[in-house]
Amino acid sequence: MYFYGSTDVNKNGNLEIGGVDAVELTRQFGTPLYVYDVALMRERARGFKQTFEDLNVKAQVAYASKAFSTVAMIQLAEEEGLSLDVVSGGELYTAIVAGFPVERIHFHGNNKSREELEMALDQGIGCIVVDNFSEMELLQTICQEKNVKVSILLRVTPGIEAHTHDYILTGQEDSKFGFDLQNGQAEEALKTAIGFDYFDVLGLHCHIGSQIFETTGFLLAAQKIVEKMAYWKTELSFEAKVLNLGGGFGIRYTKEDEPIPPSQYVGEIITEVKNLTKQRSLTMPEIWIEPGRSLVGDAGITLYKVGSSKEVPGVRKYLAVDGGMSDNIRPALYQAKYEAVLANKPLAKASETVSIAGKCCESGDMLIWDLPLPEAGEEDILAVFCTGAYGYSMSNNYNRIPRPAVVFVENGKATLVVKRESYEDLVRLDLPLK
Ligand SMILES: Cc1ncc(COP(=O)(O)O)c(C=O)c1O
Ligand SMILES: N[C@@H](CCCC[NH3+])C(=O)O
Repeated sequence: MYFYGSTDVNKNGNLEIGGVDAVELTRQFGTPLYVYDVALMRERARGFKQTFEDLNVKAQVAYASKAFSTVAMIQLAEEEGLSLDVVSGGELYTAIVAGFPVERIHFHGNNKSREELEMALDQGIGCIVVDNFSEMELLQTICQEKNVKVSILLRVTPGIEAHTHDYILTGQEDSKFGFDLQNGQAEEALKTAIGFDYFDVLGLHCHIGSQIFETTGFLLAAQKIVEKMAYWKTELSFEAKVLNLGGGFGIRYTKEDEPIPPSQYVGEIITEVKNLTKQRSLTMPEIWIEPGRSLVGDAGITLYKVGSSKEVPGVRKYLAVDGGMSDNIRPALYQAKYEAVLANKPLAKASETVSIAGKCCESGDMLIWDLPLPEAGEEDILAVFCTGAYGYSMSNNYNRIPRPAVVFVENGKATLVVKRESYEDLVRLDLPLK
């Protein structure tokens, strides 16, 4: 049996995570429950940072908080010396409440509102990643009104098709994100930005997609951007101090996935950028990256209580759990695949193949198709692995299902970091008809 992240089996024969018995966690905190192994998240963060240090390259590792944003998580990112990528006023607000140093926050998004931009400037944001011409104009107006300078990166779309699900591709030409690098848009944007006194243009940003297993796309993006950087140095006397290559590093969700280690992604990217800039007599820029999934994905598991079952004779057996697309929308949205075991008997031999259904009123609410499992009934706890990224952060209240609690485990100790929603929470903002 392959266990994900740092999960293991303890002396009671139960699944253990971060030194804590998973079944015990469900008794204490209920189900469904998101559980995060803090030591593993620290290890991942340190791994990225160490790679840059070993290669002696100036860098920022910005945690893409869209993967999993809560006050405790942001505080962990701060403890590990990461920078932070936020993509909305809400993520920025969470970071501020968490006490994250605002000068280490990068603000992303393809439709930042005036309020969001004002909030970022008022707080003294580290950097705004400008996505398009309308945003640039709006930001110029606000900077003038407030008489404040701001550091910016320009998000460019390099025209790369990374190998991943269509919905999580972002680097291709026909994308809602960024200035097109090939058709002159990026150059026009750069001219405007460097001609504007309130902007300090640090450099360029690109993000080619998510859950990527090869370095090819990153290297190709770097090549295309450095080529332009060389041209812009000659033509516009502009030299980028920062090259941000985004996130997207893939992780293992199932045995079929074969991710490469973060050190390899980073190592290959840096070598490429070093060579390319040297060949073109450019100063090596600072390299920024924005890992989300690869920092938190395999550190998270979700624990569910097994409920009803249904046989479709000769076809399949459905086994339902007490959560579903309301706490993990990824299978419905991207046909994402997961693996799971029974947390109370993780080593028991599989005796049947079942399909794990959620409890939402939606046929597409299936968490796992065709999972080999020992016979399971209502006393059993299903542990789904690798739900740490885009699980809680994309959770919702469909069917008015309250969001699960989130627990951090470290050194055998469990800490509640997000309370379970109650029915009262669900109607908290509702107003009566009259
Ligand atoms: C701009 C940007 N940076 C970073 C990320 C994080 O990606 P991932 O979680 O795949 O590392 C994303 C999401 O895909 C993104 O859009
Ligand atoms: N939310 C997506 C990834 C997209 C990230 C944002 N650009 C996922 O769960 O895989």
